[in-house]
Amino acid sequence: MKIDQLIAQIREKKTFLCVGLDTDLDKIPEHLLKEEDPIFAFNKAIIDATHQFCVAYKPNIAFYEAYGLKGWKALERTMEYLNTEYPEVFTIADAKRGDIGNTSTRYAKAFFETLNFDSITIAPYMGKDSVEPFLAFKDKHTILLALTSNQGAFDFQTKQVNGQELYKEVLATSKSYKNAENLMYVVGATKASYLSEVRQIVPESFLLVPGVGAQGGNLQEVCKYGITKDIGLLVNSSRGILYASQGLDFAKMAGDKAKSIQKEMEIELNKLDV
Ligand SMILES: O=c1ccn([C@@H]2O[C@H](COP(=O)(O)O)[C@@H](O)[C@H]2O)c(=O)[nH]1
Repeated sequence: MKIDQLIAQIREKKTFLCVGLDTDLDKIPEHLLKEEDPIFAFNKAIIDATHQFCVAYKPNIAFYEAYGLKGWKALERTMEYLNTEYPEVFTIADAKRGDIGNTSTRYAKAFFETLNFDSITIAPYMGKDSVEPFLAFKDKHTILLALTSNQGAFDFQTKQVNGQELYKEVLATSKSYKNAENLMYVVGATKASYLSEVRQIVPESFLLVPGVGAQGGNLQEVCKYGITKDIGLLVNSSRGILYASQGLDFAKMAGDKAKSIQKEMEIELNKLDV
């Protein structure tokens, strides 16, 4: 998907919500466990109930790999469903990959071609030759981990390297990579106050912002420091939407939760006059 299509979708739906599909068989409603493919049945119901309030879905690959072949099949079915029924939505493989170039190319083929994701999250630790194979794919997006939402982010990401914090080095250096226009970055909602410094280095790039809801990040603060004239934000919520209810009404409650976040986002978008 082209960035312009993503921006147009945000403007039309008045939302920049990304729903995280972190589907956990220990948390989904019990009645779904009788289904032949409970993970897909849950995802389908969540997608149908939330699609009008979001612009992106982010399956976290760990939740599928954890169930082996069964999980991988459910991921494939989920992607086929999204691509067929809701082709306008942006899809993110939260896979946090990155390896020597030859291997990164295979990861890129797996997620961009075989599974047809629009984007993938990548760890920048192995550097330029581990990231550029992903950037070579036209209209596909590589979302580099910059400043993550967890406490451990302070172990390395905020340490000084070349006179600046490591996350700033990641942002600044990656701008020189070949096809850098295909880059986006992860910045956690729990680090919202850092967003003004992030914006000094990448003023226009899209940021994937996880950590609102269950991790305590604040949407208004994220917007205050991170929003751009073309929005530039995809704010993710996973557990807060998926498990709003574990009863028979789970899909309706997930839809209601997504709708209430969309309403808050609409207020922020109105401030931009888009
Ligand atoms: O810095 C990061 C990077 C990725 N994540 C992922 O986002 C979701 C957040 O889930 P919630 O339930 O809304 O907390 C999850 O898949 C994480 O692995 C992140 O949280 N922080």
